[in-house]
Amino acid sequence: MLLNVRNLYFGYKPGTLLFRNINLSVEKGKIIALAGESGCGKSTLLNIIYGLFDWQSGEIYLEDERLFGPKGNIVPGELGMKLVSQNYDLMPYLTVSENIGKFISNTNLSEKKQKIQELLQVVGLEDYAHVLPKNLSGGQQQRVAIARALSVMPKLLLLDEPFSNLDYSRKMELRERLFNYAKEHELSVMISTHEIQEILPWTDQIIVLQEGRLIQNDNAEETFRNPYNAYVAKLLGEVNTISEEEKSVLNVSKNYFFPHQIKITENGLDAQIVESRFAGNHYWNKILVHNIPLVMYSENKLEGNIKVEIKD
Ligand SMILES: Nc1ncnc2c1ncn2[C@@H]1O[C@H](COP(=O)(O)OP(=O)(O)OP(=O)(O)O)[C@@H](O)[C@H]1O
Repeated sequence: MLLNVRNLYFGYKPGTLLFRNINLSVEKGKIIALAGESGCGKSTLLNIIYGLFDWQSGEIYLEDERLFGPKGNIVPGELGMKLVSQNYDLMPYLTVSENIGKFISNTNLSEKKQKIQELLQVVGLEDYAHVLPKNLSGGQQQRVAIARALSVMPKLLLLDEPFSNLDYSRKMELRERLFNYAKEHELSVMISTHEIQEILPWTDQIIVLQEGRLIQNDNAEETFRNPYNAYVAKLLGEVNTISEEEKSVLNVSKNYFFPHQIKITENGLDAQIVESRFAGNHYWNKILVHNIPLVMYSENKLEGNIKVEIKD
């Protein structure tokens, strides 16, 4: 096992705990998503693992070596890991290439040059090699920081919302190149995200934090098929949440289900279409079933009354 976190307790202030008994492990070469609503502690957990904060109790191991947080390191941060946080910490007087190459040894200069070129390609900044950070956008600076972290081939790369400053197409490009690079080089990546959907195809494991606890730790498919609760389901996309009473009216087993689980059938529940709007690759519909408002998707625009079944 590459990383092992056992019985971790942490609070910023004495007497208040942000984490209670967090246990998790990460295997070599895996891509792990760290999910949870804003403020649940994703950034904090990455910082603790990287060794920037002291924790109250519990143990953290990288391979078989026990880590001790800030008191265990002369220079902040664990050897063997790199953290790309939301402040990119670039050297202002060094160009993009020099920033990326900052931690690469000078013993073989042609190899170093080649490595920098490779990393510029991974993050799509070939045309900015000689530019200073002050002349880059936030998203470009973020990509330089990612390339610099990759340059040392860490055993574990910790990324805090790495795509937050990128537009959709750049995000898609970067995630593909970055995750393919990680897979090729067997790097382990732990990545905090608000938008789990966007990295879903690459994740081996999704860890969900809620109110200081780790509530789900499964692969992407299992998480999608069986979200632990409505909170997890909401992190995965748009979701219908219903009360206990509505559950029996609709004859479903859970308090939440996704819009795609509602299907039009010949002999189902009566539903009235309230709204039907074009939403790109589907129509987004607000329907009423026994007066319960639900969202369903359809291929075509809907109107009037239909019959539906909920496949939960
Ligand atoms: N230095 C600090 N001192 C005290 N409290 C803090 C500190 N940093 C964060 N917190 C609090 O700890 C909690 C977790 O914050 P954190 O930034 O780890 O959450 P997050 O899940 O990464 O949030 P987001 O998704 O919005 O980035 C929040 O309630 C935050 O206000």
